[in-house]
Amino acid sequence: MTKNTFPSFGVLLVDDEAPFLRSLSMMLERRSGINNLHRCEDSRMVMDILKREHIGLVILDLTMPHISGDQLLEQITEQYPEISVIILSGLNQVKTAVDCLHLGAFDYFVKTTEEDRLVEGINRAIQVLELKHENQELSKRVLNNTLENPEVFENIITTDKGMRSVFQYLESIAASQQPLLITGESGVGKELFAKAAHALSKQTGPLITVNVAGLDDNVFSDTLFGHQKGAFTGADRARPGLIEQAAGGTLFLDEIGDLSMASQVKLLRLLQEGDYFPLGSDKPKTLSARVVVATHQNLTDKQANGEFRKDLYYRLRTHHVEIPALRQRQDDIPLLLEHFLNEAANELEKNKPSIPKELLVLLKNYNFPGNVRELRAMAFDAMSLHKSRMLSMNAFKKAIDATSDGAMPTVSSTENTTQNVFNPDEPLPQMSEVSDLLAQEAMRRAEGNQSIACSLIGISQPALSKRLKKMESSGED
Ligand SMILES: Nc1ncnc2c1ncn2[C@@H]1O[C@H](COP(=O)(O)OP(=O)(O)OP(=O)(O)O)[C@@H](O)[C@H]1O
Repeated sequence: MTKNTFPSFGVLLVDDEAPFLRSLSMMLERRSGINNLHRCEDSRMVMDILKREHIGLVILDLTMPHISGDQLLEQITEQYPEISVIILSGLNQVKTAVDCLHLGAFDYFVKTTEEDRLVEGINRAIQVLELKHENQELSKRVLNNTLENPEVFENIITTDKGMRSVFQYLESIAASQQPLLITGESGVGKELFAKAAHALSKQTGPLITVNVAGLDDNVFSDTLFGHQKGAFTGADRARPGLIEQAAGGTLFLDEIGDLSMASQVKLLRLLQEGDYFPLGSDKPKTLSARVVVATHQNLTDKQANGEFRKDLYYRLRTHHVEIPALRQRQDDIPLLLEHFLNEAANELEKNKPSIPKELLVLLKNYNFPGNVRELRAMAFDAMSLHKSRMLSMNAFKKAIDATSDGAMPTVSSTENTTQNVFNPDEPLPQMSEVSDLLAQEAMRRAEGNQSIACSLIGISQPALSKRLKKMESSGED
């Protein structure tokens, strides 16, 4: 089984008692999945180790021969302010604890502290440090407007600034083992982003994708956790679950908004405890994959309606990216169209056609409820019918007409529109004035193309042409 390093920085355990060091490191490996551990029994070696290794967290005993823990704490916070120190001492004295916190310790635990509290405290310190590193990485990337691994995003065609910020964010959280939530309308490319997040993590294990929509709770448990031989009728041999297959890699749960309430409890437990039980087994297995989830649903609404657990939602959105809809990044439309026409031309062994200018106007005025997937389907459809040099707009027009909600938001579909359009303090305009304004606006958006303008406001071409002529002649009077 492949295993990745966690956390991305080293955790240094310092204590002069070797057996205690051994049992602490075993406990942290088992309970928190920490395997990037360094142990040191000789306090004189600590500063050398910090110089040599990439350490982010030091767990430090106080009473040690040669150099005491509080002296070391002072030196570390002065020379390495970015390193966090947790004191783990045999002394149960409030004053000592307060002094250490004043000296800059992140937390203070007594060696007899319950294991659960200690593990929680160490996990918390790791999370805070990870967030700090991620923030630093993010601001560095945003300020320099750089991408360290542009090749990872090669398949995501875009020129949009918002999308580029998402790339930068994904790079800055690449090393995190915390869950990642990807939201956005259907067809915006969430799966491509999950793949990119996996590639960026540089994990050695595979990316395993599961669509959890429609899985009943038993199937969900069996699919993810696997089962022991004899766990249920028909389980004639043990089968590993997908979590095990994703070991050292990424487990991508798509359509997470459709997960049943019973399965939500199981997923939450998995994320909180970091372990799970295959069906029919009482031996826990450790989760060693990063969990990435995606949904086109609005999870905030779902949890407000009681259809999605709040605790799971907060756990999942430790890292969150929202992929903008295609209509919010219209400059991507020409690029994507070109890309898909090339792809279709290659696949169908046809020459790549010229794109009529009006087609781009038509597409920029379309709402794209199905986002990039819809544009791709249109391009492939048009290419399959394509014969001459210039690409015909018919396939696109047909697809747009067939989508009832395809037009840009209409007056009746926008909330409070009458208040927005008409000032309540002023008299209402005449119907003919409104019609003229509408015709003008449609012509502006359609960049002068009457046929597109007609489809935008739902009138016939002769009617629009008549109105425009009338406006022209009344302007001349
Ligand atoms: N920016 C993009 N560049 C190139 N192809 C894209 C882009 N965005 C989406 N696609 C393509 O559009 C199609 C839909 O993308 P994808 O399946 O990732 O969407 P999704 O957001 O996961 O949708 P759903 O919510 O329905 O699962 C795929 O064929 C994908 O390759």
